[in-house]
Amino acid sequence: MRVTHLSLGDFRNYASAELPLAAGPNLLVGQNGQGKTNLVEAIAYFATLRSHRVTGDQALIRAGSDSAVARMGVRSGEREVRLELQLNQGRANRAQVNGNSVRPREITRWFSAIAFAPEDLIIVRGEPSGRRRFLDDALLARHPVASAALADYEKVVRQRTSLLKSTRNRGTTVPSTLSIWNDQLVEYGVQIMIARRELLRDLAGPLRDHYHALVGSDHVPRLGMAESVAASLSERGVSRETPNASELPDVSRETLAQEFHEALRMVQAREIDRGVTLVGPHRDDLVLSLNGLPVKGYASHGESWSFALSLKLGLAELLRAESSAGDPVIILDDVFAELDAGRRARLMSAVGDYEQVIVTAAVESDVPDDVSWQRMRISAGTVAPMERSDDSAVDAAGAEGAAPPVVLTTPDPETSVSRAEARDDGSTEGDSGG
Ligand SMILES: Nc1ncnc2c1ncn2[C@@H]1O[C@H](COP(=O)(O)OP(=O)(O)OP(=O)(O)O)[C@@H](O)[C@H]1O
Repeated sequence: MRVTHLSLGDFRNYASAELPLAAGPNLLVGQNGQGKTNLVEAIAYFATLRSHRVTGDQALIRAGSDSAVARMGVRSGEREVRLELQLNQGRANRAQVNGNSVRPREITRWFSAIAFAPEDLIIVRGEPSGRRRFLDDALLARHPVASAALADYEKVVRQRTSLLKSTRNRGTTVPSTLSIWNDQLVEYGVQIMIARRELLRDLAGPLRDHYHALVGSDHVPRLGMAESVAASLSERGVSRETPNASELPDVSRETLAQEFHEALRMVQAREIDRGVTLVGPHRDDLVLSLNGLPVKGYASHGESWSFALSLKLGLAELLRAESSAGDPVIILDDVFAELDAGRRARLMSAVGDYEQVIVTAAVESDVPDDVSWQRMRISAGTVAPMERSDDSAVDAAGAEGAAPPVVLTTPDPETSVSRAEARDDGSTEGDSGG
């Protein structure tokens, strides 16, 4: 699939912007702080309903505005759909597909993208929450219907945790409603655990292949899961599993559900004592290792980078093989400046035959020049097509203080619905993306 056009209103630093995109490789060039990442952030938001940079939607709305609108034309084979998202301050977000109101989370069924940005280093070097986020985004990309199980699970954890807290605060006996929440926690939690296990199994090969292709060595990258259910059971010597095993044994849904219930029984007193839900996929961690050593704390900067990038490229390959809607759109935000010439060329060859690739760079000479890029120049919130010869002017202008080019593209009449219309069209209020 590919994005044909992006329109923004009051999104980040754009009062309005029109960005036409071509099939194949697209390059957005501009000095630091001009709005390149903001454009690809808007595109990627349609795939995951969240920003890859911030938690919540507040920062995506232009300072001083109370809502932002992003519209996108997406072509998949012969089919073209128009997607629209309105992000609102203090109100539920809204979404439309071809002008019809839908719940925002339905948007992810129509668009698939894999974005890689320097922030993704947190997948391998940061806290478990960053790795869980990678897993959840991957599940959503593979099975858009999983968004319901993920949302239901989060809701159950919140409500169960608040019941545990109130039981602790009142000092009462265990309420009977806890077992109802336990059943739901196990039901949705097991769905997520199984989908994660399948993902790890399917991702292991593509991860290894991309790591080898990118780095050009025979290092051995591995994936595993540290599941809190297994960890709780093994504390009492009940479990067959080791929580940090890089290869999880094949366990049936029923067995997983039994183990989950058993783990909940074991930790119940501690949960009430602390007012926290202690076991379930929200406490699990993705275990990443290279040549038998954990990536976090051991791998070099370059190895960590290549590992994170290979995870994303491996996921893109999985989605490509599984989807009937065509390739996911590949977004590489500010990636090339970090790589040496050999890795730049190898990365480009890994993504070169995807239907659409969108790359941002502050310096055009950082990206391989033997690629037929469609080039756009981004400057102070304006977007303009760019000839190859403009390149030297951009590079020579330096980072700060250069006069922005006075060019604006015209709105695309196909996708032009005014923000007032979008707000007053009687859209169903959906669940907020943030
Ligand atoms: N909600 C907002 N309202 C107004 N301006 C914003 C908002 N959020 C971000 N900006 C501004 O957008 C500008 C461009 O940010 P962006 O991250 O897209 O730059 P970039 O071109 O990718 O730069 P770099 O090459 O340094 O990564 C920044 O100057 C930032 O202050």
